[in-house]
Amino acid sequence: MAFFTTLTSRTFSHSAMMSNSIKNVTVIGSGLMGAGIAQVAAQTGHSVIMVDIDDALVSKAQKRIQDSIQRVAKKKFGENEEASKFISESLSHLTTSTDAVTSVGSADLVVEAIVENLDIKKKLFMQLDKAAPSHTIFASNTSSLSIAKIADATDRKDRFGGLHFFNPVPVMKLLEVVRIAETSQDTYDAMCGWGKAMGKVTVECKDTPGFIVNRLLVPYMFEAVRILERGDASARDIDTAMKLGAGYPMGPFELMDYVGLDTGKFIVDGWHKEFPDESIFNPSPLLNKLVEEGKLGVKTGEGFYKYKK
Ligand SMILES: CCCCCCCC(=O)CC(=O)SCCNC(=O)CCNC(=O)[C@H](O)C(C)(C)COP(=O)(O)OP(=O)(O)OC[C@H]1O[C@@H](n2cnc3c(N)ncnc32)[C@H](O)[C@@H]1OP(=O)(O)O
Ligand SMILES: NC(=O)C1=CN([C@@H]2O[C@H](COP(=O)(O)OP(=O)(O)OC[C@H]3O[C@@H](n4cnc5c(N)ncnc54)[C@H](O)[C@@H]3O)[C@@H](O)[C@H]2O)C=CC1
Repeated sequence: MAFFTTLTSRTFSHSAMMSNSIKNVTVIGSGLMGAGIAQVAAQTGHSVIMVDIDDALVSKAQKRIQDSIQRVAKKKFGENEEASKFISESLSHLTTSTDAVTSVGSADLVVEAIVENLDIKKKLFMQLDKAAPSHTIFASNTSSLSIAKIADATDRKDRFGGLHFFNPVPVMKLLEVVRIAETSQDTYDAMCGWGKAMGKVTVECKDTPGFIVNRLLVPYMFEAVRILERGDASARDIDTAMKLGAGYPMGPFELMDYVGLDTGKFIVDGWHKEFPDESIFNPSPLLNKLVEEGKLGVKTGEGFYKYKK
């Protein structure tokens, strides 16, 4: 079945599930997060364009979305006709593109989920700022960077904020909504309204490093790496301990492999530069070695653990 279409013109179909002012959504980046955000936006009736830098990456994302949406449909409807209808309707709301600039022409909201690098994000938003309509809200899904610094690249700081989703997006219920000093109340309300229309529970957070979840989660993950580096316990035993002793669904090494070791390294390197006196953010020789070897976790088939491709 041809599940996806490439971008021609944006079609829009109303959905009873959608009661917010944001209808047309462009998601830039189709990796782990961008694909998940685009999927959920399409599932909730928004007209979505998902963008990446080349066709191969877009195709890979489409495959992940197909797998994921089938799991969502099965959970919602079992294996009856409703499930196929849900899948085909959701996917009919989703188009793809490899041209970020033209993809924002009719967007109400742009969600950026590209690599965790301030300069690259700023460069992208600078280009998009010229191409998007004046009403368009810009949001970054950054895990660790300052929203204000990213917004500096644009002339629309009142229409800029953070929308931080969690992986896997179709499953995780939380959305951190981050405002900067200039974010207008209308923008903030629209972001929260959209979060709810996406089926998420929103929490408000100031533009501080790591917002709420990552300010707690990243030091925890890095303490686990230090335990392993010192040889005090194995990765497997640390994971077992945190699952059975603290009730976490995944241990810290399983979770690092799941989110991507490259993303983990980008975060910690950035914070080490910004807060050199906080030893918890010192570089980890083990993490650096794995990333250098291209062992980025589940997405490359190996990280702290090996995975079947
Ligand atoms: C070094 C520092 C790095 C820091 C990086 C920062 C990253 C960030 O900025 C913020 C983040 O996202 S942090 C990560 C947050 N995510 C987590 O903590 C996930 C923890 N794991 C889990 O919840 C479950 O193992 C999980 C839900 C993943 C899987 O659950 P199970 O192990 O029970 O496996 P399943 O039985 O396969 O799945 C359970 C239910 O979920 C459904 N499902 C799972 N994956 C799905 C997906 N991708 N798409 C759609 N549905 C999915 C699955 O169908 C199943 O549903 P039920 O049938 O109702 O059980
Ligand atoms: N991995 C995770 O669990 C989470 C990550 N985040 C954040 O989300 C963002 C994306 O992370 P992931 O999806 O994990 O990364 P990823 O590496 O899986 O995907 C990033 C995608 O962006 C694409 N890209 C890079 N530059 C681009 C550009 N100029 N235009 C269009 N596409 C471009 C890449 O080709 C790649 O496909 C990062 O800021 C990360 O910190 C936020 C929450 C959780």
